[in-house]
Amino acid sequence: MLHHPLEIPNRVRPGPSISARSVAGPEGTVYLSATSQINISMTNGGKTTLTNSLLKSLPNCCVIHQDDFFKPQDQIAVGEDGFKQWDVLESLDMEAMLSTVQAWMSSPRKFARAHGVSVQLDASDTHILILEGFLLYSYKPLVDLYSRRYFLTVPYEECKWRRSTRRYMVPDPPGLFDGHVWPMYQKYKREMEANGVEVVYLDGTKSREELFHQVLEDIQNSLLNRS
Ligand SMILES: Nc1ncnc2c1ncn2[C@@H]1O[C@H](COP(=O)(O)OP(=O)(O)O)[C@@H](O)[C@H]1O
Ligand SMILES: O=C(O)c1ccc[n+]([C@@H]2O[C@H](COP(=O)([O-])O)[C@@H](O)[C@H]2O)c1
Repeated sequence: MLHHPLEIPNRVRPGPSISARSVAGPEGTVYLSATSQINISMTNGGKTTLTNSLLKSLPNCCVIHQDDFFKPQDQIAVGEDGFKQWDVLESLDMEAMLSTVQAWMSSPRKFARAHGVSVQLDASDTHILILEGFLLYSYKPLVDLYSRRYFLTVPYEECKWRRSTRRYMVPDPPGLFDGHVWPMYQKYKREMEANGVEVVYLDGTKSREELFHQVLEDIQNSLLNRS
């Protein structure tokens, strides 16, 4: 996971890393009074990259990273295939993640301040929460809370290549991608589709800039349409 400069690296601190930032909208932009939860999915699709760009451009924006809710290594089950099952919902403390989201919902301003970020006071009073994670659309209590669901996808070869360049807190053992990561990705995506969860698919092979502008515009439009 790439980290925003405001963040302390994953799990070095006692709690989840919340990034937040208050920024003025571009001159002439009207942000309506709203609170929105937005989220972005798929391993190595470019979620963190996109999230970091959005964080700099959206007003009163906080980010919660799902990776911060992995259970400790000794609680991760080993599957019949011999791999630790990191890519299943049970390996994440989703109840804790839900509580964190609920804390933001009950008072976005207090939440941002509690995480050391001064919130911009303006007439629009817009607050945005981005949830960034690879398994966000399979946990029903959260799925229903999102205003906008984005799903970044990249083809198998690209995903495998990007993953091979990453170093996680627990490095991937040989064969993990083909033996566990990709099959679980496919399984959860199939389930999400079968459950009729509506997402906006994003082509993760587009340039970082193109993705950023596409999503920023979409968020701004959806905020305006909520009036
Ligand atoms: N649009 C993009 N095009 C090409 N490479 C990208 C793009 N977005 C991210 N990357 C690269 O892919 C890798 C994974 O990106 P990251 O944002 O950390 O993914 P995620 O958070 O979804 O796992 C990084 O090396 C990053 O620089
Ligand atoms: O962050 C960790 O501690 C960690 C430990 C083991 C595995 N992971 C991997 O993190 C992946 C999700 O993160 P990301 O940034 O690729 O979306 C997921 O595919 C897991 O296999 C992450």
